[in-house]
Amino acid sequence: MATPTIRQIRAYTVRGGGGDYHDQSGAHWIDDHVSTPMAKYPNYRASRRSFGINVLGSLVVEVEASDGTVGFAVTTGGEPAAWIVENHLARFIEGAKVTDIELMWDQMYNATLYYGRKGLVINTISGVDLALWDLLGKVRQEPVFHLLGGAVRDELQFYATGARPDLAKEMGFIGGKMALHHGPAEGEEGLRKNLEILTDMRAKVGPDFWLMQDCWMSLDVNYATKFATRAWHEAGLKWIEEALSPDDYWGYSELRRNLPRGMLCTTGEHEATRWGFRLLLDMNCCDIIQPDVGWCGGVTELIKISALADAHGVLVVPHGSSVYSYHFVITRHNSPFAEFLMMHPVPDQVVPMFTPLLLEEPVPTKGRLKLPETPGFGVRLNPECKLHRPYTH
Ligand SMILES: C[C@H](O)[C@H](O)[C@@H](O)[C@@H](O)C(=O)O
Ligand SMILES: [Mg+2]
Repeated sequence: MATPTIRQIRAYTVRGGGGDYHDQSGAHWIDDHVSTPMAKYPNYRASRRSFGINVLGSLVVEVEASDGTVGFAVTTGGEPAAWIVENHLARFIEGAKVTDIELMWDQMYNATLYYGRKGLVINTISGVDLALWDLLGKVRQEPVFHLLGGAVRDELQFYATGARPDLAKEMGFIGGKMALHHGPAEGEEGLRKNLEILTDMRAKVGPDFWLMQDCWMSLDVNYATKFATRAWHEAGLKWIEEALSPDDYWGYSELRRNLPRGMLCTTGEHEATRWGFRLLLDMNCCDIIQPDVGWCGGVTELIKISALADAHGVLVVPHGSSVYSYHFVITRHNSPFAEFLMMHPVPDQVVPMFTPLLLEEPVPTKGRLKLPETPGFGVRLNPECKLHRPYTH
């Protein structure tokens, strides 16, 4: 039987959670005075939405094959990403065989090299790539993790990102990662508050539960070194995450040398492509890389990134990204656990990471998850979420 070709690609936008999980309304732990590079400006210190962390919204990409099968995927990108899909990338997708994913990726990447390479354009290419893997899985009637070589363990295990690692421990997660609240602009008082929060949480979770701190690009080497050293000795901090700008490879290399022996330096969620991650690896920036499969280039690129990291003895624990991360992590020896973002406004209950956009989105029970063997990524779009197609071609 002839291999189906792609009849049409369509790009939609949708607001409110989903792929752009920072796009929340009302009170939410994920936007509660989190330290950011904008915190040096008092007007933008209390809320990340105030400086536009959620301006993009979600991108939904649909690819329809000649046999009627439809694959789709979700990432962060909104209207500008939809424009790129409809006005630029579509020409490399429509008419191609559903199996020619490497070819389509290479053409999308090289055709956008003059204005892409990282950020929104690679988010967009990632969204198309994930939709193509979903389509191929549906055409072949296999879950994506089977197409990637199959599971190397029975189930996934997760650490939880949220404001309550103590609740995460009770729910069975293997660790808890909190957002840092105070950056260098808040001086010694802010540093003291950061450490108080951490030592209080250590007292609640006991000596062995993993505690991590996400700094969301907001620190400098000196502050990160001071904070991490005290957090290691006073609260047993397991890792300090994304302390510096994603472009400060030199700073990460220095910070990692500064950290107490045994403490981990992690980063990568805002890095993209094998070349970006090669820089992090070759410059000894971190012990764990955390690519977001919806932002780094998709599954096709994450395969390459992961192999590079494996050769360097560096773990790959993808940032968030729901099923798109789970189907990859379950197939890789150097991805021993995954992240679960607690997306309920008060992190005392488990809700799907991309809620409310995906139906059948699996969630961990007692911090663990056996991936269903449903074709593709195994999820459906929630028909109650109104999609908007701002551009056509
Ligand atoms: C919790 C962090 O501040 C970010 O909101 C989160 O998206 C990311 O950095 C993470 O590692 O989950
Ligand atoms: Mg992070």
